Amino acid sequence: MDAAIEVADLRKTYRGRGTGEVRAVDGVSFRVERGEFFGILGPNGAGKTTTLEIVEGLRKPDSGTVRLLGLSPWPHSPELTGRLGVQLQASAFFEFLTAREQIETFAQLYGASKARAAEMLELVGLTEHANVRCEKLSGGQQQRLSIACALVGDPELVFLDEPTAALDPQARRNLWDLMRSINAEGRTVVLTTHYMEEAEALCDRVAIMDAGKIRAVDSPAGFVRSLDAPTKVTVAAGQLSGERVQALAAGEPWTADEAAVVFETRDPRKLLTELASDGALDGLAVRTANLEDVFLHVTGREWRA
Ligand SMILES: Nc1ncnc2c1ncn2[C@@H]1O[C@H](COP(=O)(O)OP(=O)(O)OP(=O)(O)O)[C@@H](O)[C@H]1O
Repeated sequence: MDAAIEVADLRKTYRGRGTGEVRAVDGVSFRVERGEFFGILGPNGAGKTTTLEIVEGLRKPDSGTVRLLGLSPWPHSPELTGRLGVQLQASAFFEFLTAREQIETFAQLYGASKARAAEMLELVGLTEHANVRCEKLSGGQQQRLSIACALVGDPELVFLDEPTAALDPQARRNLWDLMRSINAEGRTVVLTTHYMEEAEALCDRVAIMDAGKIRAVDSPAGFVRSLDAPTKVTVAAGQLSGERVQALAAGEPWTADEAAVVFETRDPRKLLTELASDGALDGLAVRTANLEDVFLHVTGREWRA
C-alpha cells in the first residue's frame, strides 16, 4: 500500500519586497505511514506552515514532489480532495454564520449529510453552541469547530496546523483528547506545533524543523533515548553536608547554589534511595531529558518557541 505521505526535497523561497529572500522550505523530505500521528515541531518561522500548505496542495513548491495516498495534490484532483481534511484557521470561517450553518456549509462542499455535520458538532462538544455565531465562540470553541469542519468529509488524512495555539492549558488538553480519538479511529494525522509537550504527548513520530530544514525525525522516546542524557535530581539546599554531596555524586557532575543542589546521574534509582535514607527529600525534583534537550542537541540552539 502507498504511504499516507511521501515528500521529497521540497523547496520554497519567498521573494519579499525590500526584505530580500526567505528560504522558508529548504530541501524537506519525509514519509508518513498510514495511521500514524506525525508531528512537525519547530519554533515560529521554521517553515512548518509553508511545508504543510505545499503538502496539502494549497501552495505550489519551487521544486520537489509530494504524494498523498499515492496521488499528487497539485493540480487539485477531486478524488484526492475528498479524502483529505484540512483544518483551516478560524479566520477562514464564512462570515455571520452560526456554528451549525458553518459546518453544514462545509458538509455540502464535501457532499456530506446534515446528520454527519450534527454528529461532528457533537464529537467536538459544540452541540449546545450550534446556534451561536462563530465570532462569538471562544478561541477553543472556534478551534474545535474548525477541526469538526475538517472531519465532516470523513477524511483518511487530517492536517492540523497549530490547532492549540493561543489556547489556555485546559482547552489545549481537551483538544489533545479529541486529536487522539481522531487518530484512534484509524485516520492519519499530521500536526504542526511549537509546543514541545504537545508533540511529546501526541505524536508517534516527530520531525524537528528549524530554519527551513528537517533536522531529525524519530519517536519522542527514541529521540530522548538516543540523546543518552543523564537524569537531573534536584534537592533543596541545607539538607546535605558538602561531604555528603560529594559522596552522593560519586564522581558524576553536580552543581549547587543557595537554593538547591542538582545532581546529574545515570543511576537515579541508587541516588534516590540514598537521598531517601538521608531524609533529604525536601524540594525533590527529578527531570529526565525531554524534547527541549533534543532540540538543543540537533540544532545547536536553545529552544525558543
Ligand atoms: N507569504 C509569505 N511571504 C513572504 N515570507 C513569508 C510568507 N509566508 C511565510 N514567510 C516567511 O517564511 C518563513 C517560514 O514561515 P512559516 O509560516 O512557514 O513558518 P512556521 O514554522 O509555520 O511559523 P509560525 O509558527 O510562526 O507560523 C518565515 O521566515 C516567514 O516570515
